[in-house]
Amino acid sequence: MIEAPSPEAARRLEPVRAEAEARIRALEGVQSVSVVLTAHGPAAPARPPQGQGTPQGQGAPALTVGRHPTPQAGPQAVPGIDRILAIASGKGGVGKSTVAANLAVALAREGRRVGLLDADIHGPSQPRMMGVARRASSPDGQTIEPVQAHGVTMMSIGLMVDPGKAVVWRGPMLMGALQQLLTQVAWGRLDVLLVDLPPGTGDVQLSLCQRTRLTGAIIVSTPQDVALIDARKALDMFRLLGTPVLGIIENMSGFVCPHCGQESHIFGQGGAEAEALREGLPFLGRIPIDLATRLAGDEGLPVAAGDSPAAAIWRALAQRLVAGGMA
Ligand SMILES: Nc1ncnc2c1ncn2[C@@H]1O[C@H](COP(=O)(O)OP(=O)(O)OP(=O)(O)O)[C@@H](O)[C@H]1O
Repeated sequence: MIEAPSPEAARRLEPVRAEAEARIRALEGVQSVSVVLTAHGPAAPARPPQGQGTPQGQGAPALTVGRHPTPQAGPQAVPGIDRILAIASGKGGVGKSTVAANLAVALAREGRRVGLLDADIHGPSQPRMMGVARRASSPDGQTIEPVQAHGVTMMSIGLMVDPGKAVVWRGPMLMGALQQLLTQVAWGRLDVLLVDLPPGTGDVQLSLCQRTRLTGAIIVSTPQDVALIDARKALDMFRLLGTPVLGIIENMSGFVCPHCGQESHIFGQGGAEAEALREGLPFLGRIPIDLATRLAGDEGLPVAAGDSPAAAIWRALAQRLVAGGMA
């Protein structure tokens, strides 16, 4: 993607785009290539509330989210936020959002000022997991007011668009939306902001690492081989982008039968810990498969907000991160 300062400059750069595409296509091993020119047009006017007029006609507050990113030089810090942690996974469905939500709540219970940004733009799950139904607001059309849930300051694209509608955006729109969620949300002073990423190694990950000064990334994986293979790809991506990986969390690690007490290793055992060892990374902890965790997530009351044995696991994880200066 080539970012131009204006639509006119983008038009003049067309020969550069075509040549870049041709040269990359000529490289050995390249199977397909698509070079795109993008330019940030004039700012969109503020829209009236009650949901008219987002790019796909989806309901949204006064501020339109989802636009081309503004050009910037190198990764930027977000004012007022001391640490930004990306919660990432290679494979989908391994429990990244569950980890982000519970860790955020557990850190808040340790007295930290915590933010949670749901950057899973195509499948935002934090509104449900954190039990937030109300829409975000932007009274001035410039800044977005985040919501508070379980002691955590939270924002999700799911609070800005119609939850029943698909977000159909190309890479530049995703990058612009992420930039807006980081810089236009009134986060206030935070000790740590957790960013719940989409699975994989796509535009959102790339954009976050290149544009935002991150403290580091935490990789969530199940012990299963297919998840670990993808977790390795995520690790590679962060290395390539120069983002420190702070450790690996193994989720869905064993299931203790509530009836007979026997432990079954549904997705295998110890795979993520072995991977951390092999990669020379800290192993941050193991979270078992737990019915209460799943139910609590669906009900919008993260298990870490309670006092069950499952909550104690999240508390220990949060304390480890605080002790290590990560949160
Ligand atoms: N430790 C756990 N015990 C029981 N259920 C879990 C656990 N972790 C996650 N789940 C459940 O597994 C499902 C997938 O989890 P989650 O949405 O957190 O994954 P994800 O990696 O964020 O998915 P996506 O790829 O869609 O972003 C959810 O229904 C969640 O409640």
